[in-house]
Amino acid sequence: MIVLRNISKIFDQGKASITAVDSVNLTVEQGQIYGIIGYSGAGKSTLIRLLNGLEKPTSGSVVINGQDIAAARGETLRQARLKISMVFQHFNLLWSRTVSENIAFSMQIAGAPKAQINARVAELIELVGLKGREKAYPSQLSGGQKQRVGIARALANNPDVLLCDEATSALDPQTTDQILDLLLDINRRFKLTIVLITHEMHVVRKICDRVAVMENGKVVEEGDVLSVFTHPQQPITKQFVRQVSQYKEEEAFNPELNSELDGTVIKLTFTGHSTHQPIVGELTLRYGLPFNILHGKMSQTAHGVFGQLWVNVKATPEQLNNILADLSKTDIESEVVTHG
Ligand SMILES: Nc1ncnc2c1ncn2[C@@H]1O[C@H](COP(=O)(O)OP(=O)(O)OP(=O)(O)O)[C@@H](O)[C@H]1O
Repeated sequence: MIVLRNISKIFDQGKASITAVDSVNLTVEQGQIYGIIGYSGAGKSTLIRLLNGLEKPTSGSVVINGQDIAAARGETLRQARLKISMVFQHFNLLWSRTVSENIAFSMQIAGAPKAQINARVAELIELVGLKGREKAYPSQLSGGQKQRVGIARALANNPDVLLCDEATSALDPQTTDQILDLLLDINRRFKLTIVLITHEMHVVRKICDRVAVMENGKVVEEGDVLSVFTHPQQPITKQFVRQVSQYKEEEAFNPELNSELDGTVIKLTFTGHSTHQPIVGELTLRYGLPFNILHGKMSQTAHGVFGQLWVNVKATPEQLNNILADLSKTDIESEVVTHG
């Protein structure tokens, strides 16, 4: 578990000072994927450097698995940092070393025996899907393959925490998704705690359990990913959510373009677990009425799907009341858009 208590970092620049991180409180549970999102200059890199002890906070404490990283010095800090690994945006590989040698490097530094290193490197190469590329040099690899090496290297010493600093920002969308799938697989398989910083809501939507939104050094909003996506509070969070989900006004169903439709148009809003219910099928069977799907968009998160669906049904006023009453008993929000 990671607990940040009232963490601030102020950089002194002569007469001026910059508050890069401002009174941040965060808790990351063991095994979670925790996203920290913000625009450039929000303080994300500083925060992640405070997590691995590369920066000391001006005030506050950073406790990882019971150990105060901010207070640790010398050998204690070195030992603690072996259990906190990092994956970088630009991979930071050693260009004169092969894939295997890059992965082995941190184990060699830690003084692990050769046989143990060889076995672990083989295991990690298999895990990250680089079998057959052991002897390749970084210059011979694609961006996605380089990041696979970066991830394998970060896992070599069996860390407790994996920090990802914009790990997919240098990759194309398809490769980004493959790397995110790999991180999710590693997290779920080994219950490894992952903290990632990003400026892309797609990354948060796809793999994070919780998210903190940073602006001007502060965490302005925090919560589980589905809640933040479905009910964003702050303007900046709404901007991020709009990047990947929810309809832009012009994309929503426009009843005026379908004025010839008979019956009632109902907008259904799904959040997470409600999407496991075959609600449209159930209502069709219960009332013997066909529901016509007009328009919809669903987005997947690590904790379920959310989105909106517009359906059309020709029902009597009594049937419609019953349908709306049935929907109100579920966690699907419903709204009558047009009455027929
Ligand atoms: N070593 C430093 N000395 C002085 N100011 C710094 C230092 N590191 C960061 N800052 C300042 O702190 C603020 C937060 O920077 P930080 O790099 O943490 O933000 P960020 O959200 O990671 O942005 P980016 O994605 O652009 O790196 C910025 O105003 C930056 O100029």
